[in-house]
Amino acid sequence: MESKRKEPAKSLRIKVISMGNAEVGKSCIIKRYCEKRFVSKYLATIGIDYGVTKASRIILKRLATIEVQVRDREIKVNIFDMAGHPFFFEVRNEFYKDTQGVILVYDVGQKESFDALDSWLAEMKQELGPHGNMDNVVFVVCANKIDCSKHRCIDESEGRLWAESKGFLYFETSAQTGEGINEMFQTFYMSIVDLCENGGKRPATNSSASFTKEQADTIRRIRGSKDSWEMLGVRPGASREEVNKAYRKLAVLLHPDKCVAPGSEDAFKAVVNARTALLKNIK
Ligand SMILES: Nc1nc2c(ncn2[C@@H]2O[C@H](COP(=O)(O)OP(=O)(O)OP(=O)(O)O)[C@@H](O)[C@H]2O)c(=O)[nH]1
Repeated sequence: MESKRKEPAKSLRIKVISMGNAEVGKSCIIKRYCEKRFVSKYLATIGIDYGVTKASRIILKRLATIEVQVRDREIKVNIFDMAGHPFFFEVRNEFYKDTQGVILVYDVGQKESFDALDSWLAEMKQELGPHGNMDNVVFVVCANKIDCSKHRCIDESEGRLWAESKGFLYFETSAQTGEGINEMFQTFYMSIVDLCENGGKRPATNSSASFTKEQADTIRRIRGSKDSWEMLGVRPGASREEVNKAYRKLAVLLHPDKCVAPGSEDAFKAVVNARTALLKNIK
């Protein structure tokens, strides 16, 4: 009997947007991927970038449709490169709906751009309205400009922790050298195809972090601590018993055998050192 020939998978059309503060490198990441080149001169995106079309008097531009192949599926991708400047909010807000993927970018040498990631999510949520659903969107966080290592102020574990605790993909990228760009887009598109094939829901492996919110919050708190008391979460002048009790609780929460959150190993070491330092001076 003749075996049935497998039907080719239907081609897919997807919409992707870029988000993040001005000058973090959104346009350069997209150019690096689509045009395999880097533009060092900064030209602010006016509203939305229409890629190959020249800005001139048009304020709405969109990157040309790209065709990519993911597994046996052909995908047509429209990337809308959004301007990061607050001034363009009115132009941007039109573009949030019907999006399958978001490239969320910050500059590793600019703390404000990292701190602003939450407000970008808030802007999107607000524009999608009460019925909008961000769970059916794939987010990839790009920690960009890693080539400028001298100026780096947000390290990998901090960025990864933020992204993964939200169920987002995380990549370290440099639009200048091209590092991480292709890998980022490939994984991003693959996740979007998985999402479409999964009935519009983020596949379980992507949507849930492999660590708890308590672990993530504790690591962040430890990183931001000014001294050993604060690190252990006890009042200055606390007794040996209080220090040991706090230590034991943190050790259980962050022990490398139990916790896989980015930065947990450093946080655990910091807690061990803080306890040693405090006990030296407590009678
Ligand atoms: N060193 C370095 N510079 C980069 C990188 N990516 C972008 N830049 C530079 O950063 C500046 C801003 O890049 P853009 O891609 O225009 O930034 P944008 O986020 O699109 O900015 P808006 O259009 O205003 O939202 C430019 O001068 C780029 O050359 C990178 O990976 N490394």
